[in-house]
Amino acid sequence: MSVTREEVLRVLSSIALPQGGDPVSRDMVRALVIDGAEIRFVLEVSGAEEARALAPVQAAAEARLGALPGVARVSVVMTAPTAAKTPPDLKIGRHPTPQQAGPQAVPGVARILAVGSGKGGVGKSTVSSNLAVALARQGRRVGLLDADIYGPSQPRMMGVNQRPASPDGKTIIPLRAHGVTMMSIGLMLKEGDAVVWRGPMLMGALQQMLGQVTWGELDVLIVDLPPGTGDVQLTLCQRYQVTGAVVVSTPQDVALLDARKALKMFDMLKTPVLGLIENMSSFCCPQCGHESHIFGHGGVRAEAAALDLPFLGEIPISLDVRLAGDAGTPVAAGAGAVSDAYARIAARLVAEGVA
Ligand SMILES: Nc1ncnc2c1ncn2[C@@H]1O[C@H](COP(=O)(O)OP(=O)(O)OP(=O)(O)O)[C@@H](O)[C@H]1O
Repeated sequence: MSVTREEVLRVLSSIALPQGGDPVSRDMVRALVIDGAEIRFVLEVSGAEEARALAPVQAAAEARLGALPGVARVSVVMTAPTAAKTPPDLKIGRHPTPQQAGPQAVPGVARILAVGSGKGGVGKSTVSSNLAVALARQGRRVGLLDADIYGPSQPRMMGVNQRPASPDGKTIIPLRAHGVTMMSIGLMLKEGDAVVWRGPMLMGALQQMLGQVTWGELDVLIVDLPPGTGDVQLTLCQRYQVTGAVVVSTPQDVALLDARKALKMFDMLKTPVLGLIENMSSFCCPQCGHESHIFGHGGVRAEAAALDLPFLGEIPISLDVRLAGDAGTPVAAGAGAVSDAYARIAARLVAEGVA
């Protein structure tokens, strides 16, 4: 059995750096690959001087990892990030620039689709990543922006964790995962930073994500919003040409009550609501096949009908959805009932010309 990522990181955490800390706590380990009996990774250093000083650390990493059972080869490469040559002006959360006349388009991006919810935990981020992957599988050029500043979860859900590069210190090169071009504010922040942010800083960060990231030509950019009705939602919908919003809710009354607030906000901002999705709709027991409705069922469909809004579909509660999200490969990247449900929603959005 091959060694696990956790074991490798544990060993690397036990190696002290001359300047204090260890390679993991100082976030120097990049591109870790465990390929059978081989371990490969990059140690990111600031330049040639630090590389020389860390030669004993490299040797210790190779020796200690090489001694683990089942490991035949360890390859550690030291690199300095390109961005270090030109210190990037990427202070995230700076003050926003004054508004241009009217909402702007993002260059190269044909459509912006906002995914919102009235409250946290209903699966908005899960729906965003799966929808992005489902659209990419249908041949669309898709971007995913994680604008959920208070709980950025797309890096985990899409399985990326490296800090995006900025070769010229001005633009940010987004990452790619599962056929989707992605960027998360979380990848640019120190943990815990965002919680103290207020309006102008949030607006500045969002502007940077939309304006400085080299998104390339996209058919659609999906924006995973923070839950609720705050500054990020206002900035996005007032300053940018948003094609429409999709609102995610669970069928519970209390979630629906909050979803109504989100719908009202989009209405006030004149952002068309493209439809509602019921997440955690039903649970089908994998053992006996019995279907139960843990949070109720059909509430979102009924709400959509009452408000005369499209109902886009329901996604069941499934352990696979959670495990796939935690493992960094959204369930829509594979096969099965949930993947099919996302494919149907994606096909509908494409057919309607909004994705
Ligand atoms: N259909 C589903 N079946 C099982 N688990 C799910 C489903 N949808 C989401 N989850 C799980 O529920 C948790 C919350 O989901 P997610 O982070 O997507 O919610 P959220 O609405 O974006 O929350 P927040 O905005 O607070 O981050 C995650 O652990 C996710 O894996």
